[in-house]
Amino acid sequence: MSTPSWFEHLAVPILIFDPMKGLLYANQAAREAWPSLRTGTQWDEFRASVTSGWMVHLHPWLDSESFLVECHPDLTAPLAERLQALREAYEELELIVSEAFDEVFVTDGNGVTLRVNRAAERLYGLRQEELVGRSVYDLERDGLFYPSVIGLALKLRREVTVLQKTSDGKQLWATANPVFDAQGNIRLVISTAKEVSDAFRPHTPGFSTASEGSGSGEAIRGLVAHSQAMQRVLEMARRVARADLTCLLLGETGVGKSTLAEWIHRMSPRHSGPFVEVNCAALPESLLESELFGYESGAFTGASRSGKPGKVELAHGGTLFLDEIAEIPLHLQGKLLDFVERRAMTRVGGTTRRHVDARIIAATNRDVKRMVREGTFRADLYYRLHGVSIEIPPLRERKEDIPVLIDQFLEDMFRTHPTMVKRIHPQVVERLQAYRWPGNVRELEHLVKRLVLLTDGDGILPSDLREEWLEEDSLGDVQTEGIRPLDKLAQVEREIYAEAARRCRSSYEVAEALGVSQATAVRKLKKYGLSIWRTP
Ligand SMILES: Nc1ncnc2c1ncn2[C@@H]1O[C@H](COP(=O)(O)OP(=O)(O)OP(=O)(O)O)[C@@H](O)[C@H]1O
Repeated sequence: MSTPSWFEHLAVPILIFDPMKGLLYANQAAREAWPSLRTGTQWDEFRASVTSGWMVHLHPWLDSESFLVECHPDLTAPLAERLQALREAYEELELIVSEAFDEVFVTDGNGVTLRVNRAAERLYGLRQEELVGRSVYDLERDGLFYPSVIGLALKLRREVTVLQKTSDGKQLWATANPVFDAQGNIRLVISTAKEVSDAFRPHTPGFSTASEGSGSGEAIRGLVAHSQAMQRVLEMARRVARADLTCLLLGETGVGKSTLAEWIHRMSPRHSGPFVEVNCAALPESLLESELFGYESGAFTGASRSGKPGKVELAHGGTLFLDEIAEIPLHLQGKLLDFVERRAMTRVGGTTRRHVDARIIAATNRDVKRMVREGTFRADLYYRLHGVSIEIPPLRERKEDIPVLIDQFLEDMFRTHPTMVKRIHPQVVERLQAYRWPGNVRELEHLVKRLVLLTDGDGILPSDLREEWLEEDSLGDVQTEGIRPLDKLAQVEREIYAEAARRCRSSYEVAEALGVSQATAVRKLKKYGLSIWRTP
């Protein structure tokens, strides 16, 4: 039977093959699809040339051995290809997330963990299965981390960066980003985190930490010495530290004399011994002698039966730091000179001379030379202490240190108040560099704390800087002659405590907010006649 003529106009390719004679018939659609077809083309040859984009159906053709081939474009093929490409992209994404060095932690809009990567398993010491499905609030309560950066992002409905602590004391620099749906609901929160040691050490040239080279392994607060002036100070201090010399630190209030004294101790061969600090101005004359040299039993009414060693003895094997040495009364200066010269002393009320092996570092912000001339400070003691003296320049003479100090104080605040992450606007830094800083580094530290605590949002902007906080006053200009701007400093400090007292509900909260001990908070509130306003 001949092929029906309507085959010719069908939209799908139709072909008829004979197993022996090959192609008998191809309609127009087939000829257009495979222009190289000829009558007699063998079935095998045709099959090999049929592209993968066709679905081919075979039907018996009449009662002979010939067969009819009906071809349809394979519509599922592009879909399969796309699915395969999607699968590959997904696998690639999975791999990127799971192998990323930083932690990736994803939750839904209720804080329920959806996915974590291997870095998260490493940081928390738990497997994915133990984390997925759990709420970050529960994990926070269990102490796995604190605070929960995802919890904060959910609460604040914005990107949040905090310093997170893990249960084994690691510190993570964590950022969480909420992802919103079209209705404004939080669909996902994606958080990434990195260990602080890798991410947040300020690699500022000249920045050094006191543990550097000390071999003690005990990290103490960083001592910023970015400016050339401070580099020279540090170089001198390094030499003093190695040589075990008595040394006098000079400089205005708040320049960092105590900080440098501790640094010298940590850098010295005595670093594993005690560092004992005595503020000679903090005690009444009547108590200073026994505080310094201790007393024997029955030395005075109220003295303990067994006697008590003084700070000098407690410094045995380490460093004795005598702060505000100029305030030591004349009658004690002789006893101190005796100790400085012979490293031996007698307790109050005692007769036994005790040998004490301690390095002495003294500090003052007074013009001691003038005091020697005026007869209020013993010349022999002055020359003994002055053997090596290091003068720390005021902050206004080393403005390059200011941005680095600001960074350090912000970092300190992150550590104590992980939710208070603030960036500082460059114009604020410029303004702070232009100020004269009568209270030196301490005043800058207080100001940065105040800015962090009292500004909203995560940036400190020029408008946050109240001009009265940076008012130049005459003290700032004349203090080089040894006048201490204590009034100014006390005023700044009082303001800080007054603000804190207004905002907090207890002395405990004040202490928390200002990063000081509760005892200090209570003392300062009392000193400035402040009381807590808000009721708990
Ligand atoms: N170079 C520095 N790097 C980092 N912090 C510093 C530096 N110098 C001072 N500070 C900080 O400034 C504050 C005041 O410093 P410090 O107490 O050492 O000053 P001081 O000169 O001993 O003051 P005072 O004369 O009142 O005894 C401290 O909190 C200290 O940590």
